[in-house]
Amino acid sequence: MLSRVISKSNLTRVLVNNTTKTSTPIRSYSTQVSQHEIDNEPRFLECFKHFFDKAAGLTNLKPGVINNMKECAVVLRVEFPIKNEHGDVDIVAGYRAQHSHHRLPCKGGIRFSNEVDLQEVMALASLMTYKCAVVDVPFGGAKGGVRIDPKKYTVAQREKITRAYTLHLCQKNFIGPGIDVPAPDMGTGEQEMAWIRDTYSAFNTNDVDSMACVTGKPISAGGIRGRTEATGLGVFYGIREFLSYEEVLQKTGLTPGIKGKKIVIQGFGNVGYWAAKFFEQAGAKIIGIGEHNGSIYSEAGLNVDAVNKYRLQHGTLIDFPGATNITDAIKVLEIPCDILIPAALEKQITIGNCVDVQAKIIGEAANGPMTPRADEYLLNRGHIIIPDLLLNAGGVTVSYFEWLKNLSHVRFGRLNKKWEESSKKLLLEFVEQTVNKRLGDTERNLIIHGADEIDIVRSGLDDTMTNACAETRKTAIEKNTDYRSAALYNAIMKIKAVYESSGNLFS
Ligand SMILES: NC(=O)C1=CN([C@@H]2O[C@H](COP(=O)(O)OP(=O)(O)OC[C@H]3O[C@@H](n4cnc5c(N)ncnc54)[C@H](O)[C@@H]3O)[C@@H](O)[C@H]2O)C=CC1
Ligand SMILES: O=C(O)CCC(=O)C(=O)O
Repeated sequence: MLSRVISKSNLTRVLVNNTTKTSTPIRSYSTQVSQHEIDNEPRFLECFKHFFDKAAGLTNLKPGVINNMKECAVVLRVEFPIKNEHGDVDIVAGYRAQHSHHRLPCKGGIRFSNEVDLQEVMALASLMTYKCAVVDVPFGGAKGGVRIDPKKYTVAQREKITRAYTLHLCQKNFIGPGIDVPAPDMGTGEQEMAWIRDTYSAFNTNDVDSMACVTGKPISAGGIRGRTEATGLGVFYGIREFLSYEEVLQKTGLTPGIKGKKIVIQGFGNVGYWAAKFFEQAGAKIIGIGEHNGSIYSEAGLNVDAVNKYRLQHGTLIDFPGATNITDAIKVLEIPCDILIPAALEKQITIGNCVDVQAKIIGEAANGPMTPRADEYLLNRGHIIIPDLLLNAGGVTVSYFEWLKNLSHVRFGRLNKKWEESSKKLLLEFVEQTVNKRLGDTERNLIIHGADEIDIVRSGLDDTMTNACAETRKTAIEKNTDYRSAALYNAIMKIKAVYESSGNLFS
């Protein structure tokens, strides 16, 4: 076996040996933090509210208006029975929170995890409202969750759970193309979305737009090409943008561009895998990957697909050939690297471990991976934090494209691709005749090729992320603030404009 085991104590030694950044002041900070404080950091919802209040403090909105914008509008909690493997019945709890109806439908994923509770769903729904505003997706925010460990159930049981949950959403008017449109999140994917669509359609047989009741569906059920990888690709586009900003390069000492950057990713699911894949394709080195049951590290770089294949076969990353094991899985966050991408759960970087985070840039692919005190500490230490509501907005952006596709009942590119190709061909032939030179077939095909659905989705996503990053950067400079507060500030001001124009709240 090529790999070796790193325990909690010797990992710190290995990592410290590899960097000069872990210096005395950090250690002294850690000794100032008591175990009591570490154990009592605010819950996810309070963390979100803290960040919101900080950004709202940059506005001149009245306290009542700010409070109104902060709180969740409606929440639903349901319980339903599901037969377990022993023939007994488990009671499953399901939630859906709609944070804001300033625009409809509400939008946000559905999470299957045994950590799900009401405050988590409310925090995630709140984030969705501001995330949509950051990327100009014209929706309110929502999020759902079912408190189960999906790995413990068979496919047939998961189908029953998904359909029972959807039935409740239908009965309580918490789902519909113009009401509330779920999507995948942790523990769910295309299959669950297909079951949701099918259940909703069965209850709404006259709704010609029923396909738009949920996004993230398989293509065969009305999905769009490019949604599966959209969040990871959005993370890639976002970090690529920040790596072109002068002030980011100055602060971090990094060179522009992705090539050669050392990347560590925590959470190797949908978002983590795809982010890793796009960074690898662009020439970055993935030196660490973390999972709940063990993490791995290789200074030489990990082959993303080989790691994925290994995990599918073995159920773990541990003992991946050529890599070093990190048995205390969360220590993956402490590997010295250029860019750290938490892509698993909320509250992973806390006052308990922020002193050991050595990445120059932290790109929040997960929702809420950092607590306010960790955020404050890392900002003061000069780390760049690209916040969740900006960086992981690629998923909802492409979900918006899918919703548009479903409402228009036609695949993007279907009506104009041929026409586009014929006119480009005509133009090319005219130029070729004028200069008396004919291009080779490969170049001709590249120029003539009309846009397919995937081309349109990817260019729309790239454009959206590029603009949202630029807007956030501009506000951060103008207000002399961090990127999270800047993104939230922009979102608050956009939502305020919607309220104002509709006469609500400000009349
Ligand atoms: N799927 C999407 O389109 C979007 C997801 N997100 C956020 O990204 C994060 C990941 O979501 P997905 O990739 O969709 O979920 P997923 O369920 O596909 O993957 C999550 C991965 O994290 C791992 N994980 C769980 N607990 C862990 C721990 N303590 N340490 C390390 N790894 C752990 C899981 O084993 C799994 O491989 C979540 O915070 C989610 O809310 C945000 C925007 C959109
Ligand atoms: O695709 C969507 O509608 C929502 C994705 C999501 O849940 C998120 O961005 O956290």
